[in-house]
Amino acid sequence: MQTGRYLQQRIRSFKYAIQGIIAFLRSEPHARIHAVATVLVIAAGFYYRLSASQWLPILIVIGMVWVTEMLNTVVEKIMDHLSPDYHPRVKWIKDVAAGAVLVAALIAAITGAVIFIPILY
Ligand SMILES: Nc1ncnc2c1ncn2[C@@H]1O[C@H](COP(=O)(O)OP(=O)(O)OP(=O)(O)O)[C@@H](O)[C@H]1O
Repeated sequence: MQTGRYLQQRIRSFKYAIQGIIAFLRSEPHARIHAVATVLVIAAGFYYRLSASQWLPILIVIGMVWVTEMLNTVVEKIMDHLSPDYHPRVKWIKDVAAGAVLVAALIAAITGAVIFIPILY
């Protein structure tokens, strides 16, 4: 009985998380760009028959970019809600959150180059 309730709650939490991903994809143009880039990279991975040791870094950096972009969007929304007016501290918070996305994107680009450039040339 208790286990059934626990499982029901976990399924509900999972449903909310899926709703969050859908909301992110619907409301953020950046998210759709990431989705297209992700599909292209995964398609290229299958096309060039990447090995498991090549897939792993690619999947990790794709995940890093999605997670940082989603959390950056959350930070922006929280700050816009709590402090809609200009404030230097809000600037700092938003800039650092955006910086995290940039770090992830740069690492992803380098990882992609290290794996795909030798295959292409
Ligand atoms: N309330 C604010 N106070 C101070 N600076 C802000 C404020 N809002 C935005 N900024 C500055 O503008 C930059 C862009 O903020 P914004 O919230 O528009 O994000 P964005 O990167 O344009 O995101 P999106 O394109 O997803 O809306 C921030 O990194 C910050 O430097």
